[in-house]
Order: sequence, then structure tokens, then C-alpha cells
Amino acid sequence: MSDWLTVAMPKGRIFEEAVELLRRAGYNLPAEFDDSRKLIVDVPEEKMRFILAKPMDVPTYVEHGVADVGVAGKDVMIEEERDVYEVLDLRISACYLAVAGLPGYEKKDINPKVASKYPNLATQYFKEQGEQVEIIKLNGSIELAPLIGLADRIVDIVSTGQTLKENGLVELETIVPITSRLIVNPVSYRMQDERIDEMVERLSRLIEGEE
Ligand SMILES: Nc1ncnc2c1ncn2[C@@H]1O[C@H](COP(=O)(O)OP(=O)(O)OP(=O)(O)O)[C@@H](O)[C@H]1O
Ligand SMILES: O=P(O)(O)OC[C@H]1O[C@H](OP(=O)(O)OP(=O)(O)O)[C@H](O)[C@@H]1O
Repeated sequence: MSDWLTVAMPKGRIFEEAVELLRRAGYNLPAEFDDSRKLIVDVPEEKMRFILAKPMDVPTYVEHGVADVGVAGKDVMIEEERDVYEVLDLRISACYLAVAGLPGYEKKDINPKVASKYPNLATQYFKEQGEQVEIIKLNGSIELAPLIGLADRIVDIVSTGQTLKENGLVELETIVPITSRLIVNPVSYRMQDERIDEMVERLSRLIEGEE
């Protein structure tokens, strides 16, 4: 399979948009893709193997070279530094990272706590702001933390703003816009440069055509 390309795809929110983008770029992906529970899907006519991973794990597969390329949110890329090339902004799954809290929140000097799924990113952000905070790592339902007194602020993804609104929280600061990226294993980029360049070209032509 040395001339096959292995692509790590994030299951969940990004998946559908990424599959649609690849199809529009001319990749013939079978219907099996859309509702199967398979974690490995081979597409012989494209000489491509797709592995379906948790979004946070995609860079791990690519860094270790078991996938040549992958699709990962910029949030995931910022949170954990990886030895992979980030070659293209796919401009899908757009959202942003923000600091949120209860309305009327005022900065505390004593022991401020921030809950987040992104402890490294949050630590870095508050360091840059010159504020010392304790970061509490959570794995989901981040908006619970200020409601129940675990933390006074959160760092989390905002898309429609619905989750903040329905939980009576407000955005306090915007941190960074997020979209999904195409990432590449450095060794694969040398060994399979033609195939990967072709993929980047097809995708960028499509994306730029939509500007
Ligand atoms: N509203 C949103 N909430 C969270 N992630 C979003 C949103 N919109 C786009 N994204 C992108 O989707 C990725 C997360 O996808 P998803 O929510 O399916 O996975 P996950 O939350 O990591 O998985 P799980 O919920 O199974 O732990 C993020 O890395 C981000 O780049
Ligand atoms: O602005 P919105 O459109 O409401 O989207 C943002 C919400 O979506 C994500 O949570 P997710 O649904 O992934 O659940 P989680 O709490 O398990 O991470 C994110 O962590 C926010 O809670």
C-alpha cells in the first residue's frame, strides 16, 4: 500500500463538512462513508484509506505517521504542539474560542479559576494577558462550571452562541477564530509529495474559488 494515502478524519461535527469538501474537490468517496460505523474505510479507486478518529486524536495519528494527512480543528492544533505540517486552512467548521462567565463578572484578585477543555491554550492566553489563574481541566459541558461554582470563567468554543445563552452566560473576551486545517506528516510529505501536493492543490483551488 505504499502508494496509498492514509487520511485521518475527525468523527463528529467536522466529519460531514470535510467529506463534502473532499467530494467537491473530486474525490470519489463511497456512500458507505456517510453512515457506517467502520473506523477504517478503504477507497481503492482513489488509492486512499480513511481512518475515523476522535477530533483531538487526529494529530497523534499524523505525527506518528500512521496517517499521512489529517483534518484537525485549529483549536486542537493550538492546544497540543505537534510535529506535523499545517498546510491548508480548509475554512470549514468555523467557530471561535472565547472567555465566558456570568453577566457582570468582575475580575477577582484572589484565586480566580477558569474551566476549560483546552488547559494549555487557556494557560497561554491568561499568561499573555498578565493574569494569574488556576485552570481546571474539564472534558465537556464546560458551561456547567460557572453555574455550579467550580470556576468563575470558562474558555470554550462558541459557534452559534446558543449554549452560552441558554445557560445564562455571556462572552467576556474573544480569543481566536477557529477553522479546520489540513495537516501532513513531514516524512509522508517527502515520500508522497506528488499525491499530497495534488490534494492540497485541488482543495485550495476549490476553497479559493469560493472566496
Ligand atoms: N460549536 C462547536 N463546538 C465544538 N467544536 C466545534 C464547534 N464548531 C466547530 N467545532 C470544531 O469541531 C471540533 C470538535 O468536534 P466535535 O464536537 O465533534 O468533537 P469533540 O467535542 O472533540 O468530541 P466529543 O464531544 O466526542 O468529545 C473542534 O475541534 C472544533 O474545531
Ligand atoms: O455556540 P454553540 O453553537 O452553542 O456551540 C458551542 C458549544 O458546543 C460545544 O459543546 P459540545 O456540543 O461539543 O458539547 P460538550 O460540552 O460535550 O463539549 C462547545 O463546547 C460549546 O459548549
